[in-house]
Amino acid sequence: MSLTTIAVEQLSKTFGRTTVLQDVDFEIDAGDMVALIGPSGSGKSTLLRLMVGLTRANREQRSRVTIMDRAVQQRGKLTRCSRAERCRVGYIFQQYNLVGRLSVLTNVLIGHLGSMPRGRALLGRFNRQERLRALEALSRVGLESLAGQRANTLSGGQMQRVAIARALVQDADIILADEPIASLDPRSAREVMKILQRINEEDGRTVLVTLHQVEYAREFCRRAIALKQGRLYYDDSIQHLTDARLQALYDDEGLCELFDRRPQQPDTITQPAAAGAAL
Ligand SMILES: Nc1ncnc2c1ncn2[C@@H]1O[C@H](COP(=O)(O)OP(=O)(O)OP(=O)(O)O)[C@@H](O)[C@H]1O
Repeated sequence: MSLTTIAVEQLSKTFGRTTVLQDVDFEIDAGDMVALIGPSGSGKSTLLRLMVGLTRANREQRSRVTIMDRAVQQRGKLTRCSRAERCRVGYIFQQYNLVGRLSVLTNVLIGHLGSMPRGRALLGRFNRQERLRALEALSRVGLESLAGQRANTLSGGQMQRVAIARALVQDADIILADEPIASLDPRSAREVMKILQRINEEDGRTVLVTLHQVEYAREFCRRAIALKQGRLYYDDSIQHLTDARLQALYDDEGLCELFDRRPQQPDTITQPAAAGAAL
């Protein structure tokens, strides 16, 4: 297996007449923890959906998404992935996507469905080993004591931790988390980010997380990828993401000033002319 675990090449997406992503290109190495940031509407969620094949990109010759050496889509067409291949990517949603009337444990067990024999999966018959793994995952997110409780009685932070436990049971090598802390209070948000960081550091799972709060990106991620108006605007170490660059990312006036007064740095700020021209 190559070191690159996610490769996005020349990805563009147009809805009707609106282009929401344009020529986005980046690679993520196995085991990295990356924040995907950018103003509201810059295309972060659309990009994640393209990466897991929930949406098709524009049909352009060199457009491709590869996850763990396997193309998910190319030239705007989805490729056929086996159930096992789909299980290698865990997707965590802002709104948790739990089944509220089922117990916490059953929600976590659902993570096994993709790798179980179809017959057992259809009947929802989980064996002892699968139950033990689900309990172990719940213990890693600190919720084993709530295993029997209905999911819709949990707080938002607890629900998100159950969603992470479900991805752990799925044994996903890559976790894509779409604004997992957007609906949470600061304490719960920090807990969820710490859990994501732990599974990245302890298990070596690759994590790509979209965030609105840049301070969490700075605290928990090693690298940032930023989108602005659908274009890749920044892709580098989180340490080089200065306040001036952040201001430029979120504030149009700042962007003009940055490009007027400073020499361009093509290694870290990509496509500055295009981003500037879009103002
Ligand atoms: N299915 C769709 N049909 C039409 N337009 C869409 C669709 N999905 C997304 N868009 C548009 O694409 C743009 C980017 O949306 P997206 O949700 O990817 O941005 P985002 O950066 O994740 O925003 P936020 O941070 O507010 O969640 C928005 O203008 C949105 O309205």
